Amino acid sequence: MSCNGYADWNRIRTAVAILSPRRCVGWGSSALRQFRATTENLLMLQIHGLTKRFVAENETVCAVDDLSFAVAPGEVFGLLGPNGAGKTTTLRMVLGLIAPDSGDAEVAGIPTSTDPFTAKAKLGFVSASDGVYPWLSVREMLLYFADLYGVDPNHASERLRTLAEVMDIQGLLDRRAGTLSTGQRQRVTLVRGLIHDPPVMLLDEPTRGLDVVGVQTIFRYISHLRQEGKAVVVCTHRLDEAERLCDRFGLLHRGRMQYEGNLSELRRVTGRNHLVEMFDDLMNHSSSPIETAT
Ligand SMILES: Nc1ncnc2c1ncn2[C@@H]1O[C@H](COP(=O)(O)OP(=O)(O)OP(=O)(O)O)[C@@H](O)[C@H]1O
Repeated sequence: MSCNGYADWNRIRTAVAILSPRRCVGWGSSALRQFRATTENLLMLQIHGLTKRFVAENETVCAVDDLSFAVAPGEVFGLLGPNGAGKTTTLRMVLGLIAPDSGDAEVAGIPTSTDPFTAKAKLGFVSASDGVYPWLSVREMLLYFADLYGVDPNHASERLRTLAEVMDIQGLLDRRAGTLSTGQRQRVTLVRGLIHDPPVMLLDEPTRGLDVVGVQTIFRYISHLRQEGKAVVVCTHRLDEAERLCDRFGLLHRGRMQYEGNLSELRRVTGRNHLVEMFDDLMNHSSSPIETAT
């Protein structure tokens, strides 16, 4: 079964939803188990009921509240929300930087709670605040990161050649990283996130602080990720960009998933045409129930 296209993915998700044991009376249990195992492997990133509370100055903030979603290979999922909605906290839990109070995440079927190192090797992360090692050349730095991820040196050089071409950094490879402009540094950090060829990419505010050319680079990068069949999560405040970039959206507010679906599903559920209007409604009716459009 191919899962390259979004249409394929939608069919698979529908099939998984329909094939609950209760509905599969005629199926032998091993056939059902096998089918579900095959399809669940296609959910490259799965988040199950993640919850995180912080206590600060005697107040408890529920930063992420029972959050669940899944992303398939070749799919770009926009995790969107206003300031303080819980986006970064969610990414930090998926990356294993902080432990959830409850719930868990699975990357390519590997639970981050019980096997964090294997799970991390399957994740790539790019953030607007990424830095570079100023005294290393770009080539040294990228090969160093490949080595940290345990990539075989021959394979790392090959991978670097391919990515340098895609992101147009061949001319920068022997420059000291500290001498790069903001846009050049951005392209290098985008390559760094992919050097170990992870099946899941997390992008946190990837266009923050970039000019038009930088934003176009991100768009090109994301279409490259889609073509490579990566499962991609993009966190951003730029709802206009998200509409153009993402296949599916999760709208977070106060740590809760308020709506989830593709744009036409969200339009149907909210009665609004654009994400910005949907958010406007959310902010003005903050006790909205959770709705999943799919
Ligand atoms: N270490 C912490 N200690 C206390 N509170 C925290 C901590 N980290 C996050 N929070 C709180 O959790 C909530 C969610 O924060 P988070 O950074 O995840 O939001 P966000 O959606 O990424 O926001 P932004 O778009 O502004 O980056 C906020 O109320 C924030 O103040």
